[in-house]
Amino acid sequence: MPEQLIKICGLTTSDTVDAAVDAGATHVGLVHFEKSPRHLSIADAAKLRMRVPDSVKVVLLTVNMEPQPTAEALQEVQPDVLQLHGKETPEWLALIKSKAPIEVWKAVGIKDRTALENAARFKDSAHRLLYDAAAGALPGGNGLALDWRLLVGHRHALPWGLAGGLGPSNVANAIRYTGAPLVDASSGLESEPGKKDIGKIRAFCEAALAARAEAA
Ligand SMILES: O=C(O)c1ccccc1NCC(=O)[C@H](O)[C@H](O)COP(=O)(O)O
Repeated sequence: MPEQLIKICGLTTSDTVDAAVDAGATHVGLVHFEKSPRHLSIADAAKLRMRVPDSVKVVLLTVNMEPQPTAEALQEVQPDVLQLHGKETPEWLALIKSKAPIEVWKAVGIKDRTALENAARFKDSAHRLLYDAAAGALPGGNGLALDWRLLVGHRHALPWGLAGGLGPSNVANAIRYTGAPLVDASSGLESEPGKKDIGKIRAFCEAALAARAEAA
């Protein structure tokens, strides 16, 4: 049984980064998108990145960012993964993949089966697909769930992860129902927009790990 991958997204402080690492997160997400309540400057993202041990991967998240600032951000933050959460095309991803020695993930809003099938267009340009609810007020981080039934029996073109509206109380069901190899949560782990709650981070990781152990 493969390891359960857990991404805690939208971390903005050193104590919550440390809590995610201690709780068993495999990935920590740093959001660089000015409209987000979880936005970090590139300099602040680089500082938080330094706290993360090699055993945990750092995911830098951007939205429709131009190639030159993207290259500069990668240089400064040195993430393990770049997660693209906007309208980036397969060609855009392929360019980044050819230039940077990192994983490239594409977040895709899934509102129906067609959207899920269309995600396969990133087959040669992304390393992983992150299925999220369709964009709401923000491109992501809205606390909205997608229809998990769409994922059952789907032949995924790439390694994948499930995001959207996950929290301590539903992550175990999400893993049991969809078999998601990676689960990702942000707003469901907050006490208010942009403020992560350490107790919720711990409870989320515990529930995800227990669900995977039960399936083994
Ligand atoms: O978190 C944000 O503020 C954000 C803003 C713009 C684009 C993406 C964003 N978050 C991306 C993530 O990976 C979230 O974890 C994912 O969308 C799930 O969010 P939530 O439904 O709040 O758990």
